Amino acid sequence: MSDNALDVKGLSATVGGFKLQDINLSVQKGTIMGLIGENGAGKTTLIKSILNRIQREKGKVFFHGKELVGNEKAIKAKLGVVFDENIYPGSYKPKKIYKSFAPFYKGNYEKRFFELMERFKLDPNKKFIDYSKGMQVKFSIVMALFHDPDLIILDEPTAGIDPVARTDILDLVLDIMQNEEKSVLFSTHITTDLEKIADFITLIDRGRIVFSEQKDELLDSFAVVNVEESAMTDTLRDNLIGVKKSLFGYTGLSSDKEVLNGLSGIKLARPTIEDIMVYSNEVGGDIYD
Ligand SMILES: Nc1ncnc2c1ncn2[C@@H]1O[C@H](COP(=O)(O)OP(=O)(O)OP(=O)(O)O)[C@@H](O)[C@H]1O
Repeated sequence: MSDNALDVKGLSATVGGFKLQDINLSVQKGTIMGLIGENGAGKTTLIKSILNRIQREKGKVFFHGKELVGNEKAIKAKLGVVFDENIYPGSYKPKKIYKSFAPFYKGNYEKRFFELMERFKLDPNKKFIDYSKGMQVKFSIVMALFHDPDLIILDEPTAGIDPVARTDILDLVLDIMQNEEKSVLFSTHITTDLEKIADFITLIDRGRIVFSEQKDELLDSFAVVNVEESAMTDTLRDNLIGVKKSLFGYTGLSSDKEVLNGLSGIKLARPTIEDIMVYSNEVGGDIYD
């Protein structure tokens, strides 16, 4: 059995005029991988091609070491997915939706289904269409989790919902991760959510992976650098990624903080994931030498 819950190897796919190019990505068992990227970067397309919902031009995808093709039933029984679009009939009540999906899985999960409904305070007597946006997302999460999957793929589950509902969702993901066998691929552009829960971060930009790194190592390896106007030099400018004019001079990102530390007119700050995403975007994703 592989130590990785998911391995994507050399995957390329095209939808419309958009290309996913040579994607390599792994999610280690027992970890949360955050997949970030601006709108249109290719997160949903990547997830769809991982799940074989989009035809691949090349590449292979392995779930716990097994390819989806040829093992689809066994793999999907242990996979929970929240898509970024609604797939449930609006006129159905929760139990009817559960009953239409339950036959895909071996075992009776009704008890767990209602426990998850209760955890998210979802009214079982309302039709899906009468749930608020946040409740619909929570219901989609219940549907992805009732059969106790080992790998959970969440495509923007916290987009467009309020902070309280987002926290409920993140707390549930963290509870699930108490079990070391579980793994999560979590796509979002709300990078603060990943600061709370992710172990690894993958940045995708225009259909390519910019980096896929351990979160703390990533945040440790960069600094946001504030440079007073008078302290700016050509050498310093060359050292900064995505340098921009700011109120007090210039701001940029650097991977060379040891060199910069202690120089006068310069202040270093720990970056957020958002800083790394925004500055790398300024230079077309190319933040590594
Ligand atoms: N079926 C399709 N036909 C044509 N173009 C498509 C199709 N699906 C996606 N695209 C294009 O592929 C690109 C990537 O879209 P995708 O939805 O994967 O991005 P994303 O990173 O998930 O964005 P967002 O954060 O806005 O959801 C976009 O330019 C989109 O217009």
